[in-house]
Amino acid sequence: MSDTSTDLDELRERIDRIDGDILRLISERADCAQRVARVKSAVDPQAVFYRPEREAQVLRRIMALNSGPLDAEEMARLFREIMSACLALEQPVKVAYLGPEGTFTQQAALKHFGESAKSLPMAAIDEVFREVEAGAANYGVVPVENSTEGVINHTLDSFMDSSMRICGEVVLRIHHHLLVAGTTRKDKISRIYSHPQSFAQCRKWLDSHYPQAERVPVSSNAEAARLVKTEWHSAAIAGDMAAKLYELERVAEKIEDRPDNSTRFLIIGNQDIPLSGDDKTSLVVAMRNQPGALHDLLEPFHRHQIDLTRLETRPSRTGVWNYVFFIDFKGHRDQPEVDAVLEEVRLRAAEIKVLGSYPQGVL
Ligand SMILES: O=C(O)C(=O)C[C@]1(C(=O)O)C=C[C@@H](O)C=C1
Repeated sequence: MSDTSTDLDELRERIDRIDGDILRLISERADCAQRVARVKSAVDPQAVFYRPEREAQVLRRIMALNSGPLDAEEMARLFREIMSACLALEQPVKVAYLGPEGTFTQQAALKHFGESAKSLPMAAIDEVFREVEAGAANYGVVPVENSTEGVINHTLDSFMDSSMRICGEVVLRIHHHLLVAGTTRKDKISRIYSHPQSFAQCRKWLDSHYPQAERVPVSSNAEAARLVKTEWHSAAIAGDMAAKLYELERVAEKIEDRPDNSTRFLIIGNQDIPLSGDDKTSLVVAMRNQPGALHDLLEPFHRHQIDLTRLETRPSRTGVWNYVFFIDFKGHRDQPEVDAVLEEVRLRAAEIKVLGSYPQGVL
């Protein structure tokens, strides 16, 4: 017994010493970040402080150096928060996201920018775009595709009308829970609220566990969570953030039909992002309405061995834009082979807009 407590005392002393060292090192790092800010401002009075390519490099390096016992992602999450705090010292960053508070998009914004960023909920995707365009927020976060349900058309359409560029991406594992308030009669659940996408992602589970309950679609999971607070016979399907925000209980956890259910979000802003070493590029291309148009568009990618990661078609909204294709591929527009492909596509297309080259999601 006394041996154990001596061990415990010794270990805690060691932890105190280590914490002192970590504290000193984090402060030293924060001091460096402040100096970086002064260098940036001296070079350019309009300097941008947030550098996604550098952040991606820092996180990738930490993950590669890490040898446990914490896993690489966990370690990177700690460094994400350190960098978030360092960036806030340089310039507090405002991030608009598809709200309300408690949505998966807010979770994605925090995962990407860390807790020191100020996140601003917006009522709709085009409002996120407008907020960043107007300069009221520095960056925006919008969902773009879900692994189960496919593309989010509102986001693609917003890019057609906007000058916003893509500065990054973040992929979030989506876990849905069945949530109730403390006062809910769990054996009497007759109504379930959620966003239509979430209903679709949990369809099989609902069919087998709550076949009789009325499914009421609402504008967001967070709104569903808010509604059940006052209804003793209702439940909501929503995620961790909404559960925490509205202090709801979990009747069942991870009820999504596919365990790998994930959503990809885009970070939008006004800046062009330099190479990070592992990048993606997104384009929107309009082709003339003629046979072989899609083949002509894709052929240069194939010939230059550039890896396409996504291809979506949207109906055009003007005469010129007969077919509109959204294309994501691996590579950065500053790489010569990518530049060559873009030149060839430019010659074949009616219109082309590079939405951005940006680091592939790290976390
Ligand atoms: O390297 C920079 O440019 C910094 O500003 C430092 C730092 C960091 O904390 O590492 C902080 C914010 C940037 O987004 C990228 C990195």
